[in-house]
Amino acid sequence: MVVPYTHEPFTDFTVEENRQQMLHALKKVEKDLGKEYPLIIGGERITTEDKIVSVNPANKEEVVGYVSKANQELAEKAMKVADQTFETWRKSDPKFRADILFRSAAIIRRRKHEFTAHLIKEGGKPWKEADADTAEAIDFLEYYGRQMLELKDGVKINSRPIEYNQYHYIPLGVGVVISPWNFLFAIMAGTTVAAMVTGNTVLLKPASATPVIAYKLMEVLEEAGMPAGVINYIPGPGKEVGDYLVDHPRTRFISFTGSREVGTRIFERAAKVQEGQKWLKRTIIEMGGKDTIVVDNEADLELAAESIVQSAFGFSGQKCSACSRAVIHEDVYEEVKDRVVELTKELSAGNPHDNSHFMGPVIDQGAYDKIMDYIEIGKQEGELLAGGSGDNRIGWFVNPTVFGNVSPEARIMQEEIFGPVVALTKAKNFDEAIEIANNTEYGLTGAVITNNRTHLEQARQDFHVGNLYFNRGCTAAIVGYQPFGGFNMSGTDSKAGGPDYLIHHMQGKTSSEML
Ligand SMILES: NC(=O)c1ccc[n+]([C@@H]2O[C@H](COP(=O)([O-])OP(=O)(O)OC[C@H]3O[C@@H](n4cnc5c(N)ncnc54)[C@H](O)[C@@H]3O)[C@@H](O)[C@H]2O)c1
Ligand SMILES: N[C@@H](CCC=O)C(=O)O
Repeated sequence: MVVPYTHEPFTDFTVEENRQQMLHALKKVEKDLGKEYPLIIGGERITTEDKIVSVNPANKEEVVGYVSKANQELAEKAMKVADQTFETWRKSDPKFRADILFRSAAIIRRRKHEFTAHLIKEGGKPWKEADADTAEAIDFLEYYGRQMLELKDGVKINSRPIEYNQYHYIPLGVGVVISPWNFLFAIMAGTTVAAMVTGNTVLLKPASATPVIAYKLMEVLEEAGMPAGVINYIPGPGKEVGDYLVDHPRTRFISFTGSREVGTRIFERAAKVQEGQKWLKRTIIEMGGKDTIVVDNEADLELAAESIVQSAFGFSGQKCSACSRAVIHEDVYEEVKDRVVELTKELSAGNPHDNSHFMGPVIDQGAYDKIMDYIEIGKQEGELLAGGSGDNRIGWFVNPTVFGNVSPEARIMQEEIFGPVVALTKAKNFDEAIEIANNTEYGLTGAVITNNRTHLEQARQDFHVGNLYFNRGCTAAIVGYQPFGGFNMSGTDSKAGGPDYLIHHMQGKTSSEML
């Protein structure tokens, strides 16, 4: 019997031994920089001429890996393999599938710092953030393995004396998993293994900025005993390979995590029934956020300022859960604003390699340009209180930026920036604060800092977000503890790391036998 699930502990890098282990792991990973990685289709390694070049965003000159690039022809080959493999994989024992996840978790745990070091290089993550990403990947493997064991015998239903009724979940078919670069390990691994452990076969298209970690996951799963063809690794251009697979009549479901723009495009395309298609495609689509921390006048103001700063600037604000707006009661606005600015000015952005900066780089030139453009917009829309500058000579660094006195309707209050930028605004009272908090098209995370119990209960009912936190920041959900997913334009609320998640990858089948 497997032991009950608990989340993977985080590493304390103030402990010298842990710090040394991490430095050692970084050295080890550096030896692998610049390697070539093939596609994996049906277990076969396929090398293409055309390559995706994955670089370290903290140092553009440092190539993490050259990754073979799929095109439509190779995507078709992968689809055929996944379709054929489904015929055997769908009948595999769920326990066998869960065991692959448990063994994979153990393999990663044994080489934990090595994976974390890779995330520091490929994702530009500070140590703490990279360690949390590795821990979350392990958590997804452990949690979904256990969830599958719970679901494998179906759910009890009623039978009359003349019959025996059963209700089981069966897999869907071939799933296309499209993952983002920001939780390059955890989200990529979680969405992939959820689809696989439920008996589906998978076409994995990781983000083009971070394809190497997905190859490393494939190696782990193979070592743990995953048969060939069950997950096929096909990094490639979003539009070319993504659209082709989303439109494909043999695609049974799509599990996407990424931007609102791409998510809505996939949703629309997946809805069209193609010639020869025998089903309505299932879509699991998790998108962006414009997440708010509300600060009441009866609140621990130091906690409020710390929560805003940590949630806004952790991993340079490149989390769908990041706090990009704070709505502060007018009675305490000045005090909270001053403290947020003070704490922000203590932070720096730099190469995460030696763990001496709170923030690392942003992911690429496109992200850098977009964030810097929003900073210019912010200068028109509010008062620049901290930051406002960047440096893209060596890597893509943006300083943590705070704008004050911003109107709730302003663009920097409404649009996802996905960078280290937070806008502050005042509310006359708690009712108005919640109204402003809800005034975006998203609904992913939010937090309320207050000591007023009535206001907490009011927020529980009226603050319309998938993940609502009280007296803490709005990031860092833990698998199995805070199931994660959002409302409205934040997505389908599939709740990754929650008890319902796997069911989205299956369909219920009733059988009724006359006795
Ligand atoms: N809700 C969540 O759980 C969650 C988690 C992480 C990130 N996000 C969101 O993800 C975004 C950042 O990630 P990103 O920049 O990688 O997002 P993105 O939408 O640009 O890319 C996500 C994935 O989609 C692929 N893609 C691009 N065009 C495609 C197309 N036409 N068809 C199919 N696939 C296509 C990309 O190659 C990548 O693999 C942010 O908006 C963030 O809020 C959401
Ligand atoms: N699950 C992460 C966010 C994932 C999106 O980027 C959190 O809770 O901070």
